[in-house]
Amino acid sequence: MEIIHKYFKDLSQTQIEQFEKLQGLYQDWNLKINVVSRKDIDELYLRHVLHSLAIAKVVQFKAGSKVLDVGTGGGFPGIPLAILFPETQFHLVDSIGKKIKVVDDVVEGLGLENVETTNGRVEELKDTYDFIVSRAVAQMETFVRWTKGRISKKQNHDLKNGILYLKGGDLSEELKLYTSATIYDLPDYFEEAFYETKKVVHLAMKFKG
Ligand SMILES: C[S@@+](CC[C@H](N)C(=O)[O-])C[C@H]1O[C@@H](n2cnc3c(N)ncnc32)[C@H](O)[C@@H]1O
Repeated sequence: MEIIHKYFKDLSQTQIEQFEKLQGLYQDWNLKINVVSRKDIDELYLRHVLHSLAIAKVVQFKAGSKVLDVGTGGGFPGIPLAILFPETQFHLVDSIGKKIKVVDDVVEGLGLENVETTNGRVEELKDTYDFIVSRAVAQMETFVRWTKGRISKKQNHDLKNGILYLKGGDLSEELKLYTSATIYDLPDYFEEAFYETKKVVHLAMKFKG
């Protein structure tokens, strides 16, 4: 938990308590189903919570804005972001029902009122969002196809509406079609070795006509 304080200094008491509660909630769930890998549960704050919050180093979601987390799994990056931005509406989607059950339980345990969940595939959604966030779900080309039409045309942030994807490693092949993508290197924000090759990829949506 100290690692969250190290990089996010202005947390409210409620936010601190919510972040602290995550460890116990995920530990309990991990005894029943493997939501976070066994190795990672000991490093939940470094590998999952802070990693999710890297998106907050790229954009500060505004009050009233809407964010979709595609393939949220156990709730990453959606849950840590929902704690950090309590005035933003988060929609967390996963095609596996038991993962959404975990997310619902964590949301309830934290008393988060800005999170909605759906058990289903992102391709079935109809709503639109300021940003779509994700980690470890699909290659960019597939992801862009799945989320087509889900980005709102109304611009509320300085950063253009679009996809904010947590990725790692060499992305030159995967992103070669997306020459306008902006890559934010996480070692610019976090000094821990875990972040050495990690990035946030921002892909702004272009609209025709
Ligand atoms: C490797 S997990 C990543 C979970 C989480 N984002 C994380 O980083 O911890 C990928 C998740 O994406 C979900 N998923 C894959 N394709 C999907 C789709 N088309 N719509 C919704 N969820 C999807 C899977 O069910 C799985 O839970």
